[in-house]
Amino acid sequence: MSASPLRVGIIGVGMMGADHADRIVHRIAGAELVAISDPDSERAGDLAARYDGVRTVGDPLQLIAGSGVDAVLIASPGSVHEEQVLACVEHGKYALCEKPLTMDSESSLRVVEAERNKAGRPLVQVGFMRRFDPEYARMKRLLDSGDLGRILLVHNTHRNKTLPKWFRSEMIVSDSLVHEVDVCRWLFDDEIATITVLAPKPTSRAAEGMLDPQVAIFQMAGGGMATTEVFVNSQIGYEVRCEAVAELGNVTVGLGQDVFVRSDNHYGGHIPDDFRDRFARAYDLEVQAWVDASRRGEVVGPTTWDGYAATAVCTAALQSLATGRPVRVDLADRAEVLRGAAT
Ligand SMILES: NC(=O)C1=CN([C@@H]2O[C@H](COP(=O)(O)OP(=O)(O)OC[C@H]3O[C@@H](n4cnc5c(N)ncnc54)[C@H](O)[C@@H]3O)[C@@H](O)[C@H]2O)C=CC1
Ligand SMILES: O=C1[C@@H](O)[C@H](O)[C@@H](O)[C@H](O)[C@H]1O
Repeated sequence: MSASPLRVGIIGVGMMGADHADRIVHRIAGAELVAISDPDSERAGDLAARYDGVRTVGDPLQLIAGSGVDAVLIASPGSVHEEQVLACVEHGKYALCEKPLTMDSESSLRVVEAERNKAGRPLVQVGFMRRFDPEYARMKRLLDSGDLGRILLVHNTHRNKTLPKWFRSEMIVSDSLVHEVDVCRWLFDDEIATITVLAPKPTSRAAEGMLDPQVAIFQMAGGGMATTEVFVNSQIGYEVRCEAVAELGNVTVGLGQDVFVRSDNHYGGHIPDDFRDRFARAYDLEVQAWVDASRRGEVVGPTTWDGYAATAVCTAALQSLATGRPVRVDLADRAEVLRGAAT
């Protein structure tokens, strides 16, 4: 492992970028935040002023190319990830790219191919942080141990309290459901072959024309099946639950069994407001794993292939959302793509 701290630049310092900046400065070992870039120069300036030794760089591609940055955390909107991840690959910089890797399967595949053919080695971790959540990680270990027999089914619930009026029906798929797509691929250790997305009569709390909630059904290539409810204007709080049903038992994540309080004629626990609260520990572990791996010259966690496969499922999911019919996922041949330039 390199003796010096990893010099990190962050691209996009909105909600997640600012959250990650605070994490790198205050909670992560072995890294220092050295630069940030955001087209909102006032936002970037305000954030940089909070920390010692952090400079702002107007052009994100210049931040990536700069010799003072060893690794880049990309927290810009998904629509600009492709160009920024490709620049990291071009300059041999380790990158942690927030989900989704890109917005459609063709562009995600270009990233997988560039990493394989231009860099010739893994450089990119994709920000599917649930794999680092202690509860999900324990569920995965238990399923992999074989003690519960073979995994048969997964039931997911994904509820946001509210999301902004500009959040569209399609974003429920590409921004929200994409997490369950990754979780199911990971838990089953299998690809999703077919997806169906259905929408019941929408809640009156969503913007006009918004299909919220949605229910997705995944059919895994090996015969497993998963259901997911995504409801982004649930009004309740942030609720993420996952129950995996195996041959000899089941295991559930997200029951929120924290301390139980009785007071003032009420009893119960706390429901988090959003993901930054519920998954704070997962983000810490995700970013720490990225820093440690980058300093060792490695990549851990979700790969560009995982990012691509999730995007390919979401591309099919959007077609299903439009028709309500099952859609087969069009996935490239993994062995062929990863053989790439080597052949
Ligand atoms: N892992 C998770 O649980 C979550 C992940 N995300 C992901 O994080 C990313 C950012 O999302 P938010 O922080 O919620 O969005 P946001 O809108 O709060 O922040 C995005 C920031 O990127 C900046 N930006 C716009 N174009 C840019 C460009 N070309 N280059 C650099 N910066 C640019 C904007 O000015 C803004 O400051 C997205 O990919 C999103 O899907 C978001 C929420 C939770
Ligand atoms: O990634 C996320 C957001 O982009 C998305 O909008 C939310 O629905 C998810 O819960 C959150 O984890």
